[in-house]
Amino acid sequence: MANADPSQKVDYVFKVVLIGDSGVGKSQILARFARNDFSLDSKSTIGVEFQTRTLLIEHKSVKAQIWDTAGQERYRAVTSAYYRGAAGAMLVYDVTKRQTFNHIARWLEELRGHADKNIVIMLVGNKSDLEKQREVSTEDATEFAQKEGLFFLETSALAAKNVETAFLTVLTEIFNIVNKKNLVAGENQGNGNSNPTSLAGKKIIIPGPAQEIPAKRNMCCRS
Ligand SMILES: Nc1nc2c(ncn2[C@@H]2O[C@H](COP(=O)(O)OP(=O)(O)OP(=O)(O)O)[C@@H](O)[C@H]2O)c(=O)[nH]1
Repeated sequence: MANADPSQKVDYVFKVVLIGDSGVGKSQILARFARNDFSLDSKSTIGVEFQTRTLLIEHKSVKAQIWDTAGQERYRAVTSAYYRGAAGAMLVYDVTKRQTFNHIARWLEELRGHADKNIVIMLVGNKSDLEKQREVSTEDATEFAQKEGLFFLETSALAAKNVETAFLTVLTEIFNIVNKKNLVAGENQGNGNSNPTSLAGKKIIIPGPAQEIPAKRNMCCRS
């Protein structure tokens, strides 16, 4: 996937949240995507953090702002703030731990309870490199994803497999949704139904530079 020229203006900022049980690999998926990095002795996330990467989608510069939080209940930050403004979500389980897949329905419920109804959701089965320890079949997960209307991919943050594709799929889908809305808004302007503010209230579109993260916050971030 092409990274954008850092000197180019940012056309869009899309917030994507990572959720799933503790230890499934959320932080390492983020590290792989944002820095092409991986660590085997990854510490549990405490609170919330985000990282960004700016890439080109159809000649537009899209800043992906990926949020990561603790899977462990006691370390979790305020739920509604985490989901606010999210245009995409990665629902992660570990293919070697059945329980983490069984919990996906609960994570989905939380997501649907707090996030924008148009949020783009990708089910991610991580640690696909550990084939011998697999406890969740690709078929089971595919069936679940189809039933719930989710995208689905198996990834390995360790082997750098499908991580890019997973993010690119979600970001491109968001991009297409936003562009379609822009198109409709543009058409309306021409036929007397002008409503220039119609996009402003939509959580799914976060126009580029206008969206700044407040300086005072209880989170760590790397941009
Ligand atoms: N074999 C393998 N190990 C992985 C992979 N991704 C992550 N891990 C390991 O799994 C462990 C947990 O990874 P984390 O990224 O910290 O998990 P997390 O979901 O962020 O955990 P919390 O912050 O507690 O919610 C670490 O030891 C990682 O190195 C992978 O794709 N393959």
